[in-house]
Amino acid sequence: MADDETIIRVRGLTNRFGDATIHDGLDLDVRRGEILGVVGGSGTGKSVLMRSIVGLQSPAEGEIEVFGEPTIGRDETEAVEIRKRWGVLFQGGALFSTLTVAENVQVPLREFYPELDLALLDEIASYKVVMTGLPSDAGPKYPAELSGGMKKRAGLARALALDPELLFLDEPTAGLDPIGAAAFDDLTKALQRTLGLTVFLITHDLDTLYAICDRVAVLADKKVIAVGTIDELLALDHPWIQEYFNGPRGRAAVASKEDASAAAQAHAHPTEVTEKATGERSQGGLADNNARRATTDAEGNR
Ligand SMILES: Nc1ncnc2c1ncn2[C@@H]1O[C@H](COP(=O)(O)OP(=O)(O)OP(=O)(O)O)[C@@H](O)[C@H]1O
Repeated sequence: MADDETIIRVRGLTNRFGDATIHDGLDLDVRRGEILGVVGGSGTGKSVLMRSIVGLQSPAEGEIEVFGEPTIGRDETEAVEIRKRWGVLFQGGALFSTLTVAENVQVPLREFYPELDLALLDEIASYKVVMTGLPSDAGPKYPAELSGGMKKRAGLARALALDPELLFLDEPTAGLDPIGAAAFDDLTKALQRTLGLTVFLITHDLDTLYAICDRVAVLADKKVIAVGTIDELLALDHPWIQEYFNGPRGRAAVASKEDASAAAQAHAHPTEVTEKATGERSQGGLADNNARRATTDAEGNR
C-alpha cells in the first residue's frame, strides 16, 4: 500500500440533533501513517465526527470509508472486521471502574477473540501495559488507584490491545500536567513511528499540535474548513485560524517548540549551538518549555 493512501475518507457528512445541524457536507481525508490533529472551537463537532467514523453515531447523510471500506450500513460481521483494525481512546479514558487495568485491556480481546485462553490474555495485557509506559505492577490496579496520566495510558493500552493500524485519540492530554502531557505526546509519536500507526487526534492542545502532528484539520462552520501543516494553515486568513495559531497561546507554543529544538541541538552539539540558543532566549531547556506549557494551562484554555 502506498504511503499516501487514504485511510479515512469522509464525504458529504451531515449530522443533526433535532433542529441543530452539527456537520453540513463535511469532507475529510486522513492519510496512512500520519498524525492528523483535529481542532475547532468547543461544540464544533470534533467528537461527533470521531463517533461517526467509528460507527457510534449514524449520520443523516454522507459517506465514510475506512481502509477503503464503506462503514455505514454494513452488516455486523463486516463491521466487526473493520472495527478490529482500529483502537479508540475516548475522552477521559472511559475505563471500566470495576475492572482492573489488565482486565480493561482484555475487554476488546475477549470481545473479538473469545477463543483466547486466560494465560494468553494476561500475557498480551501485560505487554500492552508496559508498552504504554505504565509500571508492570499497574495491571492488577483499579482505575481509582491511578493518577490521571496513568488512566490515560491505561486507556491507550486498551486501545492498542488488538494491534490496531489506526488509533483515535479524543483529547488525550486534557487534564494532564504539562510534563505528563509532553510525555504522552512523546509516547504517541513513538507509537506512530514504531508501529506505523495512523492517528486521528482531537485536541485543544497547541503544544501537541506543534510537537507531533503532521497535519491539522480545522472544524468550523459545520465543515472541515482547512487541512494542512501548521505553516500551510497560517497562510490562510480565516479569522479563527489566525486567532488560534497566532494568538498568545499559539505564539507561546511556537516559542516552546523552538526552545525544545534548540535544547535538543545543544545536547547533540553543545559548543556549536549554545551561543545561538542563549542569543534567542534568556532561559533554555525543558524547564522553560514546561513553564510555558504550565502558563498556558493556567489560562484555562486547554
Ligand atoms: N448525543 C447527542 N445529542 C444531542 N446533541 C449532541 C449529542 N452529542 C453531541 N451533541 C451536540 O453536538 C455538538 C458538537 O459536540 P461535540 O462533542 O462533537 O463537540 P466538540 O467539538 O468535540 O466539543 P469540545 O471541544 O467541547 O469537546 C454540541 O453542541 C453537542 O451538544
